[in-house]
Amino acid sequence: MLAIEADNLTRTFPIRTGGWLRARRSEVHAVRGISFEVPKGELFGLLGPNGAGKTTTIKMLNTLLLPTGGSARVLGHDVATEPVAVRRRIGYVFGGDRGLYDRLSALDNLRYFAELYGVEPREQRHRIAELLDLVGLSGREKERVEGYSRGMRQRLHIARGLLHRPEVLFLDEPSIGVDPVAARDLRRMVADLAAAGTTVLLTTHYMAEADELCDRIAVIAQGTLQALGTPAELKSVISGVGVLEIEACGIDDGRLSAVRGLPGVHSAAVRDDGRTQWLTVQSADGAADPEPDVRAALDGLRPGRTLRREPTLEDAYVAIVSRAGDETMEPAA
Ligand SMILES: Nc1ncnc2c1ncn2[C@@H]1O[C@H](COP(=O)(O)OP(=O)(O)OP(=O)(O)O)[C@@H](O)[C@H]1O
Repeated sequence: MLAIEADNLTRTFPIRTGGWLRARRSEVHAVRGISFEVPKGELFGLLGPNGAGKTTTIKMLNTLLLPTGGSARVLGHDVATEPVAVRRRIGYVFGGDRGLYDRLSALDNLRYFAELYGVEPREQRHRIAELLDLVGLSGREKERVEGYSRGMRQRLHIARGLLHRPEVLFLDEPSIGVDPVAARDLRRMVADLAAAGTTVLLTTHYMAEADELCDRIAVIAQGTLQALGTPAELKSVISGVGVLEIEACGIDDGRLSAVRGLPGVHSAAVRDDGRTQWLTVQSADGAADPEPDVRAALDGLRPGRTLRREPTLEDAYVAIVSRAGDETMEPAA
């Protein structure tokens, strides 16, 4: 039996636009018919730019939102007609600050949620101790959550999501705002969970994280599935492509389109690493070196260093998403 099956899954939202005088009703097509299957025990990644429909997809799979079209099953149970059976078998962890009681200790948070999730009273103590150990919070469990770091909160979120021993765990951007060392610990924990047999569906904006963790990845953009495969399969989309990165500041849409129009250039996108911008240009290997033309197109911006490197999953992602007509590029880890 499959852990997750999405069959032409669709969700539209009614919205109102315009002022109160000229209010008009229209629809947002958040998810436009997505199909995929996740076998048990797989660590499956869902990637896509902001607004692609990832959270909407997850919310339909974990019964928080009803599909407006298509269907989905989790461990054989239909999300629309058997939500209770689905909920009993899944855990849901979302990044950020919501979902924990700051004034309570980690222990009291877990006791509260254990009660809420119907964990047998005689099992609770043992289960909570086991999870605190798993997420590396043993010894800190009596401290109030308000004093916890982001990474500790995230680990507590995961412990909360695992209380009732879910067979399928949904992790929506677990490492958002978490420092690199804590993020590495989180990744190790997620990998251990999957190795122990839990099916994990993960969304992330960090390509290195997806590359390291995921058995398979689905890329969605504008509500549709753009690519599905192992990280290696996705990278093969850009085999024969060379990547050039040029440091610059103030790259505007005009210059970006000029670079995209250069001969031999497959795609170009801007990456912001917090200090400076990098123009990432993918071009055909073996074709004439595009660097002089790219530098000329950045005329007036005083471009800095140039780096040349092998294509990564992030480059494949950019190529896939650009092909979908969406030029958004997420900041990478
Ligand atoms: N309740 C809602 N009402 C109206 N539109 C919505 C609602 N929820 C989501 N949308 C729209 O649906 C689209 C997909 O949103 P969704 O949150 O699923 O994207 P996402 O891929 O999770 O994005 P992000 O990476 O920014 O979290 C967006 O255009 C969003 O504005």
